[in-house]
Amino acid sequence: MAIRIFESASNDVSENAIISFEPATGKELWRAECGDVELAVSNARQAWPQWAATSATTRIELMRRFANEVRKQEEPFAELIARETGKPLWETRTEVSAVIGKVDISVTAYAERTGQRKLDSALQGTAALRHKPHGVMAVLGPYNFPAHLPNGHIVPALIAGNTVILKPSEKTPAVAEFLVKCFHTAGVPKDVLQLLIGGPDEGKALVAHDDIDGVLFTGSANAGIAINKALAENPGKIVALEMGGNNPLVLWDTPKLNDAAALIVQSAFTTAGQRCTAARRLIVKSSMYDATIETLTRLTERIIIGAPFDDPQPFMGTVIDEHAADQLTEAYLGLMSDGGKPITHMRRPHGDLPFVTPGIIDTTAMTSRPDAEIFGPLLQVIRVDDFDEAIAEANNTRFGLSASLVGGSPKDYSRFWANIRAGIVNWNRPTNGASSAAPFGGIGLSGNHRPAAFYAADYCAYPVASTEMEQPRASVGVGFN
Ligand SMILES: NC(=O)C1=CN([C@@H]2O[C@H](COP(=O)(O)OP(=O)(O)OC[C@H]3O[C@@H](n4cnc5c(N)ncnc54)[C@H](O)[C@@H]3O)[C@@H](O)[C@H]2O)C=CC1
Ligand SMILES: O=C(O)CCC(=O)N[C@@H](CCC(=O)O)C(=O)O
Repeated sequence: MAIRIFESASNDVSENAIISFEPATGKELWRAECGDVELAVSNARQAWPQWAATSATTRIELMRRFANEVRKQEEPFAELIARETGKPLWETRTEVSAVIGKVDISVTAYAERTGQRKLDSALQGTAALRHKPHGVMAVLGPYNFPAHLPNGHIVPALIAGNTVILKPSEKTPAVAEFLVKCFHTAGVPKDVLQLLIGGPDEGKALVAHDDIDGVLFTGSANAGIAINKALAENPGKIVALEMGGNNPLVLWDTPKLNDAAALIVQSAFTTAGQRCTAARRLIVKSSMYDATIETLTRLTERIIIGAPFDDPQPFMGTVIDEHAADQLTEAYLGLMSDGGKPITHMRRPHGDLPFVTPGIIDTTAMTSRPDAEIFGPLLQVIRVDDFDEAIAEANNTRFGLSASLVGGSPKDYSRFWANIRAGIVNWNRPTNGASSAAPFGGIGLSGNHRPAAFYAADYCAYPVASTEMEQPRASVGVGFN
């Protein structure tokens, strides 16, 4: 968690500092001044021609060295992510593995998605397809995966020959600093990848800067929409928006209720529900309702919630900060006062720290349910009578990131797949835990049709079509005296 200091709290804190605190202890972890947007953009612009002219082989080699650097520091990196986010260590270790894995996947994607093609013809010359980098890219990151998600933009952008300014979440600046240092230690020049500390104001200034060629954003729909608006008159800037979800999980006929409940818990409560792909709505067949709720409640009550380094390790840690915890409990109480029936109460077991227990609430009877992303461990349950109603309910959202069918027949799944509006559609698998080797993005309020992960290569370079001959040769042979 982090706060911005607007007034000097003590002599050594300036007006424009970002201070990061460990959510699980409340202790200060890190502090720094906000960065200089003008300076960062000017450095990135100057560094770009040389970086773009560096061979792709060299750029890829530097990415491999970066992966090795992270490998060497796997444990301290995972520990820092755990301290700054409140996520359990077992989970932050998987985040560091994803950072390392991103390099090989991005190298393959660069070749597959933006590779070169040539078609030779004696008469027409060569028709060539090549790709060029855009220039200076701003990467704006979220707090829930403070290393893996910005890295998922940084690596493909650098491979393609762009320079990058990372403006991380103001809530997780220490992790961003560690990540950027790994690139620099690996040999990536300082101005080719820069860290710009700051909050939304620095993000806005960066987005609006004339010398930025692209914005690669991961975060909330509200901020993504603000970025889209800010760039409405700049169609030339490439913008990739990876935003949130209000993701449905439909539970249909299955004899394997224990497995189904485990998939629901994994989907809704991993990372304390702070995943864009987390299941927010469980849509369940009426005839299965009682047994499902009993099994799900039993499993949810067994979830261990604790600090990142606890032994045994907890299933989930804190949410990011007190403000987020307050918003979650307010959202839960709001649903209750609007007619939701609590199944498992959301509680704050340590009032002064942002631990939140998973809440499950039946919102079937509510006449209008808020179509908002409630970014934490809160699951709404909606009971339906038939499969068409289940699909309609699943699609009853402006978002469209991920959706899962648990149970059902192959025929049910093919109906589900065909009718559901989402970028990730799974069967008997959780809504979250998407693969970096596949495209990752959604429709509606979840994104702007620029999926990340394997398809990030697409927005990091633009295609250039050429027809080429070594000597001029006229092609118009008729119509002259
Ligand atoms: N689709 C995806 O790939 C993912 C989406 N998310 C979404 O991210 C959100 C959680 O992360 P948060 O850090 O709370 O998101 P956020 O939207 O508050 O902030 C994200 C970044 O944008 C910056 N920012 C905020 N307002 C801005 C503006 N108007 N102009 C420019 N920059 C601005 C912030 O400083 C931060 O660096 C959730 O909504 C979650 O669903 C998180 C992970 C993956
Ligand atoms: O970006 C990638 O490489 C793959 C997508 C990914 O890691 N998704 C994760 C986390 C994203 C989130 O939900 O915040 C997931 O689907 O769980």
